[in-house]
Amino acid sequence: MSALASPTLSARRPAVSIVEIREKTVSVASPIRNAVVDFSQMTASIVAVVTDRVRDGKPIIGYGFSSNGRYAAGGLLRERFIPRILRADPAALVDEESGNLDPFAIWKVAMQNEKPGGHGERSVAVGVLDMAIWDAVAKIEDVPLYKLLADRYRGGAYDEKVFVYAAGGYYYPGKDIAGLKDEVRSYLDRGYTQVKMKIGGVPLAEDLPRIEAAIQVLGDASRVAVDANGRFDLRAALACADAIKPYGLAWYEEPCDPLDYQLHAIVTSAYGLPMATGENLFSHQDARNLIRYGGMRPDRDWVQFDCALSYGLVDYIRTLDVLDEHGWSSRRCIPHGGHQLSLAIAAGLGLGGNESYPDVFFPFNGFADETPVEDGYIALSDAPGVGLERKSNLYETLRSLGG
Ligand SMILES: O=C([O-])CC(=O)C(=O)O
Ligand SMILES: [Mg+2]
Repeated sequence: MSALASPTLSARRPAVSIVEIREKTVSVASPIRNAVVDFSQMTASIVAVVTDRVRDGKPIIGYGFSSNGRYAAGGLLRERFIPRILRADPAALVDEESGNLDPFAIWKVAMQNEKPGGHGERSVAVGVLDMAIWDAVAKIEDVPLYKLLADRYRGGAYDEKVFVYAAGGYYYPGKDIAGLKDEVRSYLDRGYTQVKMKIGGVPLAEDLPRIEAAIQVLGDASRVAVDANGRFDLRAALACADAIKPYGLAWYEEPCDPLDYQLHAIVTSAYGLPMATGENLFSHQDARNLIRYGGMRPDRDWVQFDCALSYGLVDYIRTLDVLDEHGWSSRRCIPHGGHQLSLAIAAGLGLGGNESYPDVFFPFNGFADETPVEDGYIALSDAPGVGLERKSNLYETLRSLGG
């Protein structure tokens, strides 16, 4: 059929194409330490997906960055994932109907010739690209990403504000209990109502007074969560569970190795109170294993899968489907990572909240400059895309990619 014979086709805007993908490694180094790693050498990948769409005289660019905890994935991006996308037929990367980029089609192209299983690291590379693609798609439609997601998946309904908690309470040289109390108090002063702190980096007898100090400042143990970052073996995880159970904390996070589901199930059952885990599971298949075998309970536990570390929003949508199939509400998800992509997903797809790092992981921590936290909730920016341009220190870093 000729193009002339098809009025709808000829009226359609030409399909978007990707002109260039830029990538760089940046430092996120800091002196903080959790129970298993210090962040003195931490890095992140940033990418810019430059499209052929122009607005206000400038190309529309989607930006992405990797979440904290894993290092930059520059080698994988340069050697495999970026070339696959740039080599593909541009028609294979777009939604036929709208002509806009199609994150699912691009994901499929990026993951060509990748065997199943073993998800770590490449899931970070794909996650960075996926963030930039969704950012570009929403910018091209000229809407904030949370609205685009709500329109596509929830009949247009989005949450106008999202619960966020302040994650901190790290160990660092010279920090004593008075320092921890000052830190927790400063989160309250900045509008947070719940705080998460690190445990497992010192003997339990030293952690318990730290936890009690945080409870004292917050006035209520249900506003304090603790995170062992997978440090404990069975005996230590159970000893900690026994010791903290009387407090009635918000949750007990990652007591033991994140891939040892049976161990997790034993600790969960012994502890009985809310648990949280999932930040080190990097695919919907791993999420399903946790739900099947980890002893997690949909009425009280929290799952913290971080899309930026785990193949992006495309795979996170599959994870939400897995949760749904197993009787879990999306409201039980409070993603790890404290970034704006998860904030947009939380508002647009109805999650339970999002993490926030008020004082660590600069400039990748936190949200738009114009949206302060009030009474434990944050409002959404109206910026098109993920909203990264509204966080000035982050945007400055992203702009170092050019454009
Ligand atoms: O210290 C880290 O690696 C970050 C972390 O676990 C969290 O935010 O839950
Ligand atoms: Mg954690």
